[in-house]
Amino acid sequence: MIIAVDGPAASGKGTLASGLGRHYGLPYLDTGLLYRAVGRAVEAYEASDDFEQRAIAAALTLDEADIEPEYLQSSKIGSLASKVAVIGAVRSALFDYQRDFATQEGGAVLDGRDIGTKIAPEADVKLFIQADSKSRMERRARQFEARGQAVDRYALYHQIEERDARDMLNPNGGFYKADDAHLLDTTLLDIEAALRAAIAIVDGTMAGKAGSLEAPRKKL
Ligand SMILES: Nc1ncnc2c1ncn2[C@@H]1O[C@H](COP(=O)(O)OP(=O)(O)O)[C@@H](O)[C@H]1O
Ligand SMILES: Nc1ccn([C@@H]2O[C@H](COP(=O)(O)OP(=O)(O)O)[C@@H](O)[C@H]2O)c(=O)n1
Repeated sequence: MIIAVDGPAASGKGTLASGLGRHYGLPYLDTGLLYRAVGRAVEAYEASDDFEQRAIAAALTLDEADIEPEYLQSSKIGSLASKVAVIGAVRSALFDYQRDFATQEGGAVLDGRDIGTKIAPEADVKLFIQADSKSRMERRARQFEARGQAVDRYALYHQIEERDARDMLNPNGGFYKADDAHLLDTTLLDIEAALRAAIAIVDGTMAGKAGSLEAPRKKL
């Protein structure tokens, strides 16, 4: 079973995708970390003319050892990630790794922006996670504060809005909900309730698929 989880910044995608991975015993990939690692690799060249070329080179040579989550979580790296993510050649360079992960034997759960539309359009279940901007900002603020970082909520709100806008306008697709994705709004749900809702969607979708495989009934 392949489960695709997409949605905007701090909507709770990763929390739900990793929870689904644990629940169904599936390996989980946070694809945002790949873009963040490329962004981090070119952090020093953000203002230089060859930013794009450097980002492409970094994506082509990205190694699993570069995926160090502890160095990739800041707002600054998130913003850089969304800047390298608009470069088509960067997306192409990261495609095969994500595609191989999605199609591995036994299935997988992936979260990102284009999992249900580009990486695994054939996914068995697609979830699009949403939450209003203020809740997403507050969740991210608490995440940073839990790590002992001071947070300017006003600046954080604008950083998230700016990144969402860049993502939505990404010339390589724009990150919209797949037509066949289930929308899950977590604004009013805590983590446990959101995970229960996600599991109910997955179970319901898989039961529906199994039902549609049964021989059609014919009335005598
Ligand atoms: N439904 C929820 N209610 C409250 N906090 C949540 C919820 N879902 C996630 N969080 C918290 O919000 C923060 C961002 O969640 P995360 O899963 O990393 O989002 P994303 O992967 O979409 O960026 C984390 O600290 C997480 O624990
Ligand atoms: N599949 C993906 C995942 C992330 N990204 C980009 O990488 C950035 C960081 O993604 P992320 O998932 O780590 O960010 P959060 O939603 O966790 O804040 C996003 O804003 C996108 O620009 C992407 O283009 N495609």
